[in-house]
Amino acid sequence: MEARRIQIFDTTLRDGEQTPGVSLQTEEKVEIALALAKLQVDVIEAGFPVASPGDFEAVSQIAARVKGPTIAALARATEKDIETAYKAVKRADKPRIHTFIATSDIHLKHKLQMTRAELLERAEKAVRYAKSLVADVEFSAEDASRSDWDFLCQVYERAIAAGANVINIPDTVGYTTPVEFGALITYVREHVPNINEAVISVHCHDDLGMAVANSLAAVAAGAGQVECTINGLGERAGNAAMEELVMALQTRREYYHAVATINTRQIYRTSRLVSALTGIAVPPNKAVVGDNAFAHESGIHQHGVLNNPLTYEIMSPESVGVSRNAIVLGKHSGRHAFEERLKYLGYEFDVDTINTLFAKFKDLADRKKMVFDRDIEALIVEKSAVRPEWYTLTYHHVASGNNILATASVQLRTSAGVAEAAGCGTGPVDAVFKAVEQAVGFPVGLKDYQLKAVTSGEDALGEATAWIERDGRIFSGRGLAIDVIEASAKAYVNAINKMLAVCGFPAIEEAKGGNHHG
Ligand SMILES: CC(=O)SCCNC(=O)CCNC(=O)[C@H](O)C(C)(C)COP(=O)(O)OP(=O)(O)OC[C@H]1O[C@@H](n2cnc3c(N)ncnc32)[C@H](O)[C@@H]1OP(=O)(O)O
Ligand SMILES: CC(C)C(=O)C(=O)O
Ligand SMILES: [Mg+2]
Repeated sequence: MEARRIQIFDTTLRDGEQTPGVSLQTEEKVEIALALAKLQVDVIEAGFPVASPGDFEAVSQIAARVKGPTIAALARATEKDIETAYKAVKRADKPRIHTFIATSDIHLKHKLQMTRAELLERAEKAVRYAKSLVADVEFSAEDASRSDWDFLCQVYERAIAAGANVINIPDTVGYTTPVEFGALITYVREHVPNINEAVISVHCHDDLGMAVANSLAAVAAGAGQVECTINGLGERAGNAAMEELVMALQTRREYYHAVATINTRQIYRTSRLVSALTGIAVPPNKAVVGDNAFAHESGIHQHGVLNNPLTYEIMSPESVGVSRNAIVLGKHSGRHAFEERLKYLGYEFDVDTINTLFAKFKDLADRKKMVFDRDIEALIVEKSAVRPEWYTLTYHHVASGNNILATASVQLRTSAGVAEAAGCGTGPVDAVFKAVEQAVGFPVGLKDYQLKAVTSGEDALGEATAWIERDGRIFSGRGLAIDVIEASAKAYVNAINKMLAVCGFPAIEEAKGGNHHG
């Protein structure tokens, strides 16, 4: 039997950004969208343009700059939302408007305050208007899995008649189960008379941990598009994880008879990029992209894998872009070997970027016995995470111990000169954060902080993430260094830089001027 082609619709930049605590800036979204294009996803849902000017700008930039996939924008079933979505995606080579409205009685009664008849009219009107603007229109019945199946079929029939070429069946609250969801897809296929004029899409949430299983059941029942996110990010417990879906389809192709044309070797690097830019860590035991996904701990397993990896590996690490050969380069490695390694890891950079990365690599190799692929990946992601740099950490010094007050002094470079300050804290990290706050001269609002090692060993790189809050928005910053205090200070400064890029400098009365001098 010939394999059916399944469209991969990535919503990392829309539903993924609805992950609590995640807020991406335009350039970060463009960077992720470019990585998604390399991954060869079919559709990138770039955002919800009416939600904010920042969202509008990000969708417009992606539409103009990211080539290959269809670029979709989300809109409620209102003229203003649809018009705004159109304005944001119109520069894309392949623009799509994705309009949605909830169909379950619970949403109709308590949220929309509409009757079923009113909803049918509204859905049809929205799709018709979107279709007058673009050729590619997707319609979603929010909370479909808790909707009355016959009413749902009526809604889809009207939406398709009005011009929807994709109809999406979301399990908005992660309530369904694989057998039930497969049956719903079959029901829609059998009870919507014009269903052959549209692709059936599914969009599953992970509240009961079944988003991927439900999506795969839908594929088995005939769905042609799957909506998902990198690392399973998304509202509440998240969406179906793309890496799991794609590798399940690839690994069990003979079972699903379905194929997604994703460049799977880009999966790991895209996962790390999204993790670094969103500040949401990938758990070590996460399928496909977790640190342990290809690690064999016990003797019997190691023995089997040494004889033949197929004994305990259903997919190869290389197939998702993870190198089996963990130790790669050292302080005596040259530029050619470094460049080859970047290519092997799936990166293509211009000469200037390679030069910058090579200098960072040499610097690291000087201080670290073994440089692993993951160290190189971390350097690459750090490069993307530090833009734009208002402040750069040029110096830090910390004194701490079990019976003294921790004290720190820092120097930050700015375009206007340098800012220096000292601070005390409950520990070395707290002290260095206080010193940075003194140096910039305004209250920063630390919300959370995390520290982890990139690889193992006493000289492992430390990766710190700091989250700060301003005007109700959260900004995450990332720092990388062998010295964990330096990594922490860099993460804090990176978060401040991102906040300043969006909010500007705080008002004069709030900022005490910092400790700047030229
Ligand atoms: C299932 C999902 O993931 S849906 C996408 C969720 N994403 C977001 O909400 C993105 C961020 N949201 C926002 O920025 C804001 O909610 C906005 C800009 C979209 C709307 O803001 P506000 O106008 O202040 O409305 P608010 O969010 O309080 O309430 C939502 C309104 O939209 C209405 N609404 C909700 N869904 C739909 C829909 N699909 N079609 C039409 N109207 C809808 C609600 O009934 C409510 O209407 P009301 O203001 O007349 O009572
Ligand atoms: C907008 C829709 C597709 C959604 O995110 C959901 O229903 O979960
Ligand atoms: Mg959703």
